Amino acid sequence: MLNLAIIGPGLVGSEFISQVLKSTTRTFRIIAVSNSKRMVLSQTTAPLTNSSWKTQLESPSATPTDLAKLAAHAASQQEPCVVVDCTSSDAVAECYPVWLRMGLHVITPNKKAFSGPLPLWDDIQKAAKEGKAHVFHESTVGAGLPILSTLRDLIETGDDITRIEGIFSGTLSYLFNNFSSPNPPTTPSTFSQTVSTAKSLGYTEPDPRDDLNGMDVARKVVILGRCAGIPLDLTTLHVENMVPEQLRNAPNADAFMQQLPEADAHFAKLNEDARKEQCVLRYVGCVDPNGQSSVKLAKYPLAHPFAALTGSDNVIAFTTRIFPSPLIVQGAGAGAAVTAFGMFCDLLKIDRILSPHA
Ligand SMILES: NC(=O)C1=CN([C@@H]2O[C@H](COP(=O)(O)OP(=O)(O)OC[C@H]3O[C@@H](n4cnc5c(N)ncnc54)[C@H](OP(=O)(O)O)[C@@H]3O)[C@@H](O)[C@H]2O)C=CC1
Ligand SMILES: N[C@@H](CC=O)C(=O)O
Ligand code: NA
Repeated sequence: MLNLAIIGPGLVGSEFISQVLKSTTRTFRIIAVSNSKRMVLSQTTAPLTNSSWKTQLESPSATPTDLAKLAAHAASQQEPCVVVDCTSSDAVAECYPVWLRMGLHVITPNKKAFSGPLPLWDDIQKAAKEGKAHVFHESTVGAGLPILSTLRDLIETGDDITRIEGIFSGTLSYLFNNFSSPNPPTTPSTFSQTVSTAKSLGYTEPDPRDDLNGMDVARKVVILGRCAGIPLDLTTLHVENMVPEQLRNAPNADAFMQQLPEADAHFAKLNEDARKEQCVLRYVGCVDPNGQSSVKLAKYPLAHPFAALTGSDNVIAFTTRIFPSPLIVQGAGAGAAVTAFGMFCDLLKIDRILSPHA
């Protein structure tokens, strides 16, 4: 049996807890849950249950969050423990090397550790190689879609990556699939209306500038690049920021949304120019071993697979020596259920490594 210490029981974290506790094939025991303010640690005899962790976290028995104490509690148990970081916190991400060296496994959808400063990435790889514990982060790219596991298989079988290109953001996929459709409706929505709909459907970050500025996609491209052995860095990657210059300093998300119609004419012209060339607009990330990695808005012909995308799907094409006609992974790439699924798959990988005959 594996113990779990959950950090960040928000949208994704609470869905993950609910998925693993429903497992009919394996048993997992939650021994700690922590949000940014409070944490609860289980007593040996009473693991936290799906119905009890929320109440306990809100009760007076919850103590102020102290991740060092949480890790010590997790490491003091007889059974192995997986720390599940469901935050987007840099401070939590910085703890991974210490936890791995304490023998605590780590799984996470948090992109910060793997796309942040290279020394942290290097230290995590080094700590994992020391062999006490494993780290998996499939959901950091394409949520539950098997992107990092596919890349790992390509690398470990000795294939050579020529290019990885894809639509990595659920939000920006929805936005351009609708705003720049190969079959536009007779009364198409404006750019700002489409951003507004994406926001109301819950696809955008609380402040849609965090999607439109390209940083979320950039982080995913950096992670893929590093996993492919290319030491990409956020500070040097070419990233096209789509937030219009005059709206970058809007005081908050609401003010930004109110001002966004000012940019409609600009995006309508880009869309019209693409249409004249029988193309659509797509926001695409590219990992290029020859130094041309980028994140940008680009035109794609109507017959291209990226043009046919629907909803908020992600699509990632791996062009390699073995796959000159690219290996394509496509499907829902955002949302709590699919993100938690990817984390659950990582958890099962650790469980299989530790109990190969279970
Ligand atoms: N939603 C999606 O489609 C996808 C999400 N992800 C990633 O999943 C992660 C979680 O996203 P989501 O569930 O939407 O986020 P939420 O904002 O819903 O939840 C974040 C949780 O983290 C907790 N937290 C924040 N900082 C700390 C800290 N320093 N110590 C302990 N707990 C902390 C918060 O606690 P509190 O409530 O106290 O603030 C909250 O419980 C993010 O990294 C996101 O990028 C990845 C792929 C897809
Ligand atoms: N905001 C992201 C969520 C997953 O990383 C997206 O839209 O893809
Ligand atoms: Na993934």
